[in-house]
Amino acid sequence: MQAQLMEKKDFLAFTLDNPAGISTGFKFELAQHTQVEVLDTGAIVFSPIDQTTTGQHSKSIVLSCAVHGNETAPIEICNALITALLNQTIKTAHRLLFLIGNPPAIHNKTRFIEENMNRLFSGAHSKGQGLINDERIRAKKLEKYVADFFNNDSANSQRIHYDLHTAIRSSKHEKFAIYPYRSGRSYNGEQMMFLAACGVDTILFHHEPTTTFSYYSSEQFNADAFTVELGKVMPFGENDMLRFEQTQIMLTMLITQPSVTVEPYDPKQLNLYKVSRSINKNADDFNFAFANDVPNFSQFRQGEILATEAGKAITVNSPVEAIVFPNANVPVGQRTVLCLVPAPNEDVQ
Ligand SMILES: O=C(O)CCC(=O)N[C@@H](CCC(=O)O)C(=O)O
Ligand SMILES: [Zn+2]
Repeated sequence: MQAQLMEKKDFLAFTLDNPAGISTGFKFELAQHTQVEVLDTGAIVFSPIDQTTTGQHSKSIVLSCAVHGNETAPIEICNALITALLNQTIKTAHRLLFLIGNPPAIHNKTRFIEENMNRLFSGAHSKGQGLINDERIRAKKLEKYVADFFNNDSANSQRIHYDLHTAIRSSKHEKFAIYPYRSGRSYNGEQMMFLAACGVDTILFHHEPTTTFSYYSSEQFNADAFTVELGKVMPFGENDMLRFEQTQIMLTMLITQPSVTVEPYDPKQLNLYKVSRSINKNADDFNFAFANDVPNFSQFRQGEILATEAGKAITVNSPVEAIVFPNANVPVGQRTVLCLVPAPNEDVQ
């Protein structure tokens, strides 16, 4: 297996060659400076060897992609970083876990096969009918890889998880991040300025617990975790990688440098929104009142109709609400859209 990976040093190709998993994980070293451990298909850890010996890890970083299989730009970004690490053109200064979430859905060129994996974390995979499909089984495994990774770090390690996505619609803010709900924890201004340096200049503060991957890492491990939306969904080969260059440069710095200095927290450099409400689907006839090509962050005024369902209109109930991720094509019970209002006064430290 190691030979199969190291022949092309292409972890995505290795993962897609083994979409259902590998029989056993394996470990090897890169020139006595980095230990590499392949845990599973789409799950690889890099650890600096000198830090392994001394226990002095300053950061434990998880970069995940393809929790939605058709969101290809994040896959290309992660795979390029993995290849650079395997080729030793870059060397990590921190413990790193890369996760390629849903290999069968990448093959299928779809968001998911049976169930949206980003609704299956924090144990949701085992609720209801339990582990009835591959996405549920994989979500449970991904949780374990993250848990083992964070539980094995040293005491003062900063824990980071960027779950990289691209959005179905175009967006008035091309790159944005969802900051999962943090009960009793202030928001981290340095992290938001790091994201801004990546070109991710817009933050949505979530208002309640969710079953997303980033919320799992944030809630369970106190990680600085975000769902990061880097642009619009495109098939492989159609991403304009120049649009991701700034993100790629900053992630490379994060990985290779002991610390990255960013500007002091400045809300004026960010577009800050908070979720005012999440509108769930309650009936099969749920329909949006606006067109399919209306971009994320479009604004609607109080009283305007956003959607109709079961003969009733769902209207804007603040002076202005912006919408993000509208999707009527979800199962009853799931989120159809997030409504946003400005968030100038969040608790940021
Ligand atoms: O464009 C869309 O409609 C969905 C893009 C996407 O996959 N977004 C994530 C956001 C997760 C979060 O709220 O943290 C998702 O819907 O899973
Ligand atoms: Zn996604």
